[in-house]
Amino acid sequence: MASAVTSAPPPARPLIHLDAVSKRFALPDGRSFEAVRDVSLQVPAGTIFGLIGQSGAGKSTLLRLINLLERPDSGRVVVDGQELTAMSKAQLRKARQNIGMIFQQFNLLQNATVFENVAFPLGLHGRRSKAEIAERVAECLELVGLSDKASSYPAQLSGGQKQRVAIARALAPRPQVMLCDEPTSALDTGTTRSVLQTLREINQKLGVTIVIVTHELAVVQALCDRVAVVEQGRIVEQFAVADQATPRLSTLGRELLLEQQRQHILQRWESGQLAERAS
Ligand SMILES: Nc1ncnc2c1ncn2[C@@H]1O[C@H](COP(=O)(O)OP(=O)(O)OP(=O)(O)O)[C@@H](O)[C@H]1O
Repeated sequence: MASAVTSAPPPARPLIHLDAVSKRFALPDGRSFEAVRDVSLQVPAGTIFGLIGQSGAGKSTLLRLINLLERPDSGRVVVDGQELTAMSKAQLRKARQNIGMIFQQFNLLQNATVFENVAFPLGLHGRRSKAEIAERVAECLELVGLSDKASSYPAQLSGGQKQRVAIARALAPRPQVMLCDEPTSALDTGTTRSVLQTLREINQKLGVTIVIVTHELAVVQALCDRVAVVEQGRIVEQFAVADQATPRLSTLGRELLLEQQRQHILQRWESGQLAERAS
C-alpha cells in the first residue's frame, strides 16, 4: 500500500503578539504588585488559545492587556500587525473593533432589548444605516440561535442565553479576535457545553481567533487547541492540548493530562459498553 504523503502544515501567522509585557498595580498601602511579569506570547491566527492558572495568577490581567483594557507598563502589544501600544486613543478605538470580548457576568445593558444590546457596538462606530445595523444584528442573533429573542430584555433570559447575546454583541463588528474571560463559570454543565459549542462554531465557520481564560480544565479539553499555564504573572509552559506525549512541566499541565486520560478511558469504556449491548 502506498504510504500517505505527509507534510506539516505551514505554521499559522501569529495574529496576537505580546512582546515582554509587564503590568503593575498600585495597592492601597502605597506598595505595588506586579500582576504580569515580562510575558511574551504569540497566538496563531485561527486557534482557540486557553490561559489557565490558579486564582490570582494574572490570567485576566494578561487577557485584558491584549485589547489594552489594561495598558502595560512596558512591552508591546501587536494585533493583526498593528501595534496597539503605539496608538493614539482614536486609533485604538478603531483597532478595538477587531477585538470582541465577553465576560463571566455577561455585562449586558439591562434596560435595553437583546436587539439593542447587539446593535450597541455598531451604533458606536462608523456610519451604518439603520437597515444595515438591523441586518447585521439579525445575522448575529441567528449565529447564536437567538433570532426569536430580539425583543426580550436580559432579565427574561437564562444565563446561557445571556452569554449568547454577549457573544452576538462581540461578533457584531466582525472582529478577528474574541477574548473570553471565564465565559462559562456562571453556567451549569449543560449550558456550558452549548456555549462552548457556539464558540467552536464561531472559530470554525468565521475563523475568529479565540483567547479564553478559564479555571475549568474540562473547558480547556473541550475547546482549546493550545494552552498557556500562568503562575505568578509568568507563563510557565505552553502546549498543544492534543499533544499528550510531551512531558508537562506544571502541576496544572499534569492535572489536565490526567483529566484527558481519564476522559479517554471513560469514552473507550462507554463505546465498549455500547458495542456489547449491540451484539
Ligand atoms: N485593578 C487592580 N488593582 C490592584 N490589584 C489588582 C487589580 N487587578 C488585579 N489585581 C491583582 O493582580 C493579581 C492578578 O489578578 P487577575 O485577576 O489577573 O488574576 P486571575 O488569574 O485572573 O485570577 P482569578 O482566576 O481569581 O480571576 C491578583 O493578585 C489581583 O488581586
